[in-house]
Amino acid sequence: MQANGMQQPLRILELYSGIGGMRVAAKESGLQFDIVGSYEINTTALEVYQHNFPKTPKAYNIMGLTLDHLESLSPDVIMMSPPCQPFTRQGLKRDVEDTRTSSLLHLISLLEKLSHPPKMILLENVAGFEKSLAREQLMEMLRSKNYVWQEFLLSPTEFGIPNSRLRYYLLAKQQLYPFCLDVSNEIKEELTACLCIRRERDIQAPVLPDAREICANCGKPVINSLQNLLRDFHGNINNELHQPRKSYSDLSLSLSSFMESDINVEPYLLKDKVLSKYCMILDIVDRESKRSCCFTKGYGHYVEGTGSVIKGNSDLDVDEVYNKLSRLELGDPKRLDLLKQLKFRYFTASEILRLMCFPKWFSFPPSLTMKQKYRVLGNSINILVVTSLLLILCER
Ligand SMILES: C[S@@+](CC[C@H](N)C(=O)[O-])C[C@H]1O[C@@H](n2cnc3c(N)ncnc32)[C@H](O)[C@@H]1O
Repeated sequence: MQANGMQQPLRILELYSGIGGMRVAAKESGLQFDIVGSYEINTTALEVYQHNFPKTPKAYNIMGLTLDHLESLSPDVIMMSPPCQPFTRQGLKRDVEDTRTSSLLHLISLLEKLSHPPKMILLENVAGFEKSLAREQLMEMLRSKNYVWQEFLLSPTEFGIPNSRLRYYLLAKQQLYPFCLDVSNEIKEELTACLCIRRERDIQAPVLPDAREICANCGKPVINSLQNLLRDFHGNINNELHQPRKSYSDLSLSLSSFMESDINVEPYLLKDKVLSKYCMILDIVDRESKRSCCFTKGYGHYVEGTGSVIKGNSDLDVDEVYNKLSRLELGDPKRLDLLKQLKFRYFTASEILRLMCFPKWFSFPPSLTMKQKYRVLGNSINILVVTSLLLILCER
């Protein structure tokens, strides 16, 4: 029997599927599921999707989705990450006025009319979506169709992953299907399930069927499937982490666990022009850092706020070099020489995939350029966060 109490595989409809992050999360969750439909219009994203999941459908525009078709797909779960630009500062926060929101509004209007609405909905968007009119319309539909829901603002750092990616998440469930967590109107900024790593004997302890287990460490409900996922994930990265801990955010893995070894760094080194012009606004990390900035689709192309760069020369201290730099005139060519010694480079797409917790089997088609990989990755999701949320959604 599934965590959601159903015998049959979950019928998942994946909307705005991009490179398939939601499907990857479903696969990683260990739940039995069938993808009943997958909608995406971007050809590069589709190419990556089809590379990892062959024999999947071609491009579909959500604007073309009809009520009849949605009824016939009869999804148990809709997983979706609608376009986020209408809710960002760079996208001018045009919200429902932005044409990129039209397909979400169309979908909401279809859901309102469905005779059998999906049992569960998982939606991801940027932080800021929670203040939008689009979200209000979504809430209106959820109310009218008897959903209960919980909203979150979460970052992978909450799970001990050294990468910030603060995102809005909505978990909604038909009233008939109980939530395994207490839900409230407040947007939760931490996962309200136990993320502690427990000792082996604790993990094997039987869970009483009628009583939700409460963790002795943190006092939060224990979600068994989530425990296994997190233990596996961290165990894969570093076996020493099989220790009882207070919280995953305390684990703070260093970036070295996510870095590729033996790569040709040449294509990833920052160009002289970028170094000279933007050296003061780079977000610099090294292998031992326990953080990195969110990677956006402009990574490798634009500098400001698109993601961290890594210092390749471990013998040099960034502060010392920048001190020397500050004593030189702006036009002095020695500045560039100093900067070049630090060997700043971009993270590779494979490293970003790992930081976004994609499993090892996921890969890019060889035809994709570096820029295309960064673009589609910037649009995608953190797999560990979404897998955890999907398990919480489906567990009773
Ligand atoms: C935030 S991204 C979602 C990425 C996805 N979760 C992933 O893991 O890659 C939004 C995606 O929606 C797609 N999109 C935008 N409007 C669409 C529409 N009307 N129909 C189908 N896909 C659309 C975009 O091409 C983009 O890939």
